[in-house]
Amino acid sequence: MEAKRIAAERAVDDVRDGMIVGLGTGSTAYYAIQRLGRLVQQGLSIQAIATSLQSEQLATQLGIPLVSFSEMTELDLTIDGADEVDSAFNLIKGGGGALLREKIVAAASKQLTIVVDEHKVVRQLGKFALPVEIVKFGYEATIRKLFQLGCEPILRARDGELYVTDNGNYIVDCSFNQIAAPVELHRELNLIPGVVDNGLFVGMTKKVIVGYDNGDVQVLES
Ligand SMILES: O=C[C@H](O)[C@H](O)[C@H](O)COP(=O)(O)O
Repeated sequence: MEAKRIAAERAVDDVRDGMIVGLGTGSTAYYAIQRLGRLVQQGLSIQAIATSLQSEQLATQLGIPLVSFSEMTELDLTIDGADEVDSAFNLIKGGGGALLREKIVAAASKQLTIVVDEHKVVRQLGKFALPVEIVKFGYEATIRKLFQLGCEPILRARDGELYVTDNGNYIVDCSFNQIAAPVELHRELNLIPGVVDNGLFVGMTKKVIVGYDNGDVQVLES
């Protein structure tokens, strides 16, 4: 927890008055939103867009002003977590089911800062099952196509119910074990009818902040 907190809080150092900030989702992004909330209470003037209903609710509780895409065209900075980060800064995201909104917000941001603890840093992506967001209609057929791509697909469930994203879709967690070619896999997955998007974020970030269990923090930039 401490490693996540120090990484997330460090990322907030880059936030300036007047910025439009993307609020990530998950237990690491939580600490960034908390710190932003404290700074707003002390007079920092920002506007924010959340990547999930959960983060939106937290921001509202903390008094962080929210805007929508109808009111702006570009975000200055988004701070978000990840499930895996490789040495080329390719990411797996979506463990918390928010990958679609996260990708939309990241793609509209001048800068995406990823905050992780040291255990998320890997040599090659794929040990963490890749989340794939699919529409409900024909989901059995979509899952068969995912299987044919070489993964072991598991339809995500929570508390005995199928998990439904903020966008009303299902998530399939696809175990590939190793993802040797993330760019190609990203393309192949998104070509399957029924797939809305997948948790591979390729070439989207230039800054990764890693928190360590011993309290160190490392800022990596490409
Ligand atoms: O859908 C969720 C997001 O992609 C999260 O940013 C990711 O799963 C990391 O979450 P956490 O910081 O809780 O490990």
